[in-house]
Amino acid sequence: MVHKPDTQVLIIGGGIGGLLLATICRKVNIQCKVLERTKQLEPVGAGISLAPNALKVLEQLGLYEEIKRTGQPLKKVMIHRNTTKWRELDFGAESYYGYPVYSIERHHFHHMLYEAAGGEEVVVLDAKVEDVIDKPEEEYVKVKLADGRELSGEVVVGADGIRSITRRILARNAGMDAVNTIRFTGRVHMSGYTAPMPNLGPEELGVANWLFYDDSILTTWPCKDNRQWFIGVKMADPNSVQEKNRSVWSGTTREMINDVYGEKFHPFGENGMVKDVVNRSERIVASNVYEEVSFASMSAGRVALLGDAAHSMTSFFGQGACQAIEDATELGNLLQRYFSVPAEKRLSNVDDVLKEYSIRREARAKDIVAFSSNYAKVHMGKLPYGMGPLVRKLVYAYAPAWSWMWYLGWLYGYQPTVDAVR
Ligand SMILES: Cc1cc2nc3c(=O)[nH]c(=O)nc-3n(C[C@H](O)[C@H](O)[C@H](O)COP(=O)(O)OP(=O)(O)OC[C@H]3O[C@@H](n4cnc5c(N)ncnc54)[C@H](O)[C@@H]3O)c2cc1C
Repeated sequence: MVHKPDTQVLIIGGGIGGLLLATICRKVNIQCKVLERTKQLEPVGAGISLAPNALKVLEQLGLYEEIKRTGQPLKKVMIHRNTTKWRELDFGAESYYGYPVYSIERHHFHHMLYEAAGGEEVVVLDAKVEDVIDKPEEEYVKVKLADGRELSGEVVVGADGIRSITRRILARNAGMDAVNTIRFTGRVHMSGYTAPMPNLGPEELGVANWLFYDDSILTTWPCKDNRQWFIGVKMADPNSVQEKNRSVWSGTTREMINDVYGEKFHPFGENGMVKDVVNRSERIVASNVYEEVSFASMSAGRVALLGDAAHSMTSFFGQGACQAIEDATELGNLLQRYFSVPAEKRLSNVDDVLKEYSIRREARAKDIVAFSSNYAKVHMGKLPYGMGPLVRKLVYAYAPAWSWMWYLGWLYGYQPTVDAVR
């Protein structure tokens, strides 16, 4: 009797990375299912910025027109130290890398990906994965759900985010302590997305603000119709039991954010204050900032990890989702090559394909996690020997715009695409 798996690729997690991989599978005729634990699609967060390294594949997959229609390209960054304006930095990535950085409302982007992935035909909601069983003697990998259901696939991809169960299972199987490989960075951040700001005009469209206060930082990103997406970061108070427990921002409200930032300067506030921006927000969320400290391999046997499940990073340079998109693209290419050959003619087994994926992705992921961590220290002005404020001033106030664009070549210049889609 010939046994068949439920699908070729089982993806755990319907976040940005999982949905993008499902979109690619659909385009290249690989059967897949996405198992998402939530009952409804519930993207966490307010906005998201998509950089040139992710936009090329999104264009190839037919999603760029909608991003352009509903997002806002970044043109310029105004940088302030408290109320003192350091400069206006031209951020013309498009002329260097073919694409600007686009800010877009996160829910909208997530829903675009859901539809592109095949919607309810592909994404199984209310499907919380509890175990992944990959025994070499068994023909397929099995996934067990919390409600007792069991599904099988030729490949399983853990795209289940920062607290990935897949990563913990792989660690357990490798005999490692199944501890988290992520660390709380000691920083907490909150984020919100505003309605259009009526006091802003065409001059402010596409203008971001990076504000360095004495005890915290705030960035605001320009979105469609002069909406602002804001992210504030402050160090957790080392004396606060609540913050040590890292739950201080749960259930965040506008008032809580205004307690920290409300009276501080913001050039886009009607009265020059952050609270003028926060009070126009439609959605507020908050979370603690984590980063990867010890890297598990991005694959083991017939199971691969992707996105935050493989390499969580700070949000400071807006690359977490972009890296999940890069991962999905590279993994999609390798899976397409593997599945396009009839089973009896395949020369490699799927373990080797996933190993190749890990080799291709791990070095870049580590570089970007390190970059993101170091950039966070410069941005917060927290470097060893008290050098933070000086280095921050040199980088932000004096480094010419071309040097920023030149430096970012290693990040933005790498733009993977799906080989089989032309
Ligand atoms: C404030 C903030 C701002 C950011 N800004 C940017 C930015 O501008 N640009 C950028 O590129 N990145 C940004 N990031 C990072 C980005 O949000 C993440 O890196 C990205 O969402 C990771 O995508 P993912 O698909 O790997 O994981 P996630 O988006 O976390 O998705 C994981 C999915 O898996 C599901 N899941 C988890 N466990 C299970 C289970 N057991 N069974 C089934 N399903 C499960 C979850 O419900 C979730 O839907 C930001 C992050 C934060 C916090």
